[in-house]
Amino acid sequence: MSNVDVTVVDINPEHGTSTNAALQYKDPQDVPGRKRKANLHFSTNINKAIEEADLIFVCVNTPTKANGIGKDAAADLAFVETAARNIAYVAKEDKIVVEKPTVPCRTAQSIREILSANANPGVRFDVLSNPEFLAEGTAVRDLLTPDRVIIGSETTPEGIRAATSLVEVYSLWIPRERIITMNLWSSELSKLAANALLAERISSVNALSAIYEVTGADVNVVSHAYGLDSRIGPHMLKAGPGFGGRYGLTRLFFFNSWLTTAPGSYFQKDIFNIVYLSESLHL
Ligand SMILES: NC(=O)c1ccc[n+]([C@@H]2O[C@H](COP(=O)([O-])OP(=O)(O)OC[C@H]3O[C@@H](n4cnc5c(N)ncnc54)[C@H](O)[C@@H]3O)[C@@H](O)[C@H]2O)c1
Ligand SMILES: O=c1ccn([C@@H]2O[C@H](COP(=O)(O)OP(=O)(O)O[C@H]3O[C@H](CO)[C@@H](O)[C@H](O)[C@H]3O)[C@@H](O)[C@H]2O)c(=O)[nH]1
Repeated sequence: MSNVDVTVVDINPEHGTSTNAALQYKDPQDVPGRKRKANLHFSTNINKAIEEADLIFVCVNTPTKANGIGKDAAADLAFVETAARNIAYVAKEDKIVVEKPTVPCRTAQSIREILSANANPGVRFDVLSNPEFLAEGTAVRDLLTPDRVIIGSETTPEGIRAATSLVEVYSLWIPRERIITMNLWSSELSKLAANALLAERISSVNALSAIYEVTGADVNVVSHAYGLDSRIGPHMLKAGPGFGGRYGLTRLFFFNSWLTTAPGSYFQKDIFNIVYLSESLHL
């Protein structure tokens, strides 16, 4: 990545960038065998970073809405919208804006509308979707060797050119065949859909574990046995208290407030998100 300069900025100086995150990445224990390179910077000067960047990754939080329409279910996009407005006000040259948070389908379109409505004269924005699939317990490994990187763009020549720029960045450390391009909405949905399928899987394992308890079968032995089936695979097969029940996905979808996940996990919020999307579409 020596030919790419990365500046991490955050609105909240206490929240990571200039202090905690910098220290984290300096610590060789967090990133084994690695040291923070000279091309990685941390700052709270957001406007300067916007002015200087060619590609801007918006990585802000998207919590579950606490009020209003979609309370306790939909994603709150206020932070995404504020970040987009700020980019539009500050940028004096064309930029590629990369939507990184987990968001409902068609959020990229809203970002594009906010950028265009607030843009300085003559400035053009391309918006890409690039959802993050890392799990917190394996964050660095997932960053370095992801199963796949998804990049969604508009299918116009400009959109494809913007996607190519981001592909080039990821290609610096990820094999090209693991970088998949598609349209914006497919990309946004690929994130929520993956979480829905993973949740359904754990939910099913939990449902099966209820049978094991009654019959005396060993849940670990049985899950190892079916995890060896190449169509199933070994991951996300541990029974756990967070997911529920014998009704599997149906229960998960229709009684979603019952779903809980481990502290710190965004899984629950993402499942609420897709449940809300599905209900909004009257499906
Ligand atoms: N953490 C994960 O494991 C994970 C995995 C996959 C996807 N995601 C998604 O990524 C997104 C971010 O997650 P996170 O864990 O990094 O959240 P986080 O809350 O830890 O960090 C978000 C940061 O954005 C900052 N911020 C908010 N508005 C800003 C603005 N206008 N300008 C600059 N900075 C601003 C906040 O101060 C905060 O430090 C969420 O949508 C989440 O669902 C997270
Ligand atoms: O076999 C398993 C695996 C996980 N869990 C539970 O499932 C939840 C999610 O766990 P995990 O996937 O390990 O961690 P997260 O950091 O929540 O990551 C999930 O959520 C992220 C945010 O959307 C996605 O980016 C990741 O791909 C997705 O794995 C937690 O409550 C776990 O306790 C189980 O019960 N059994």
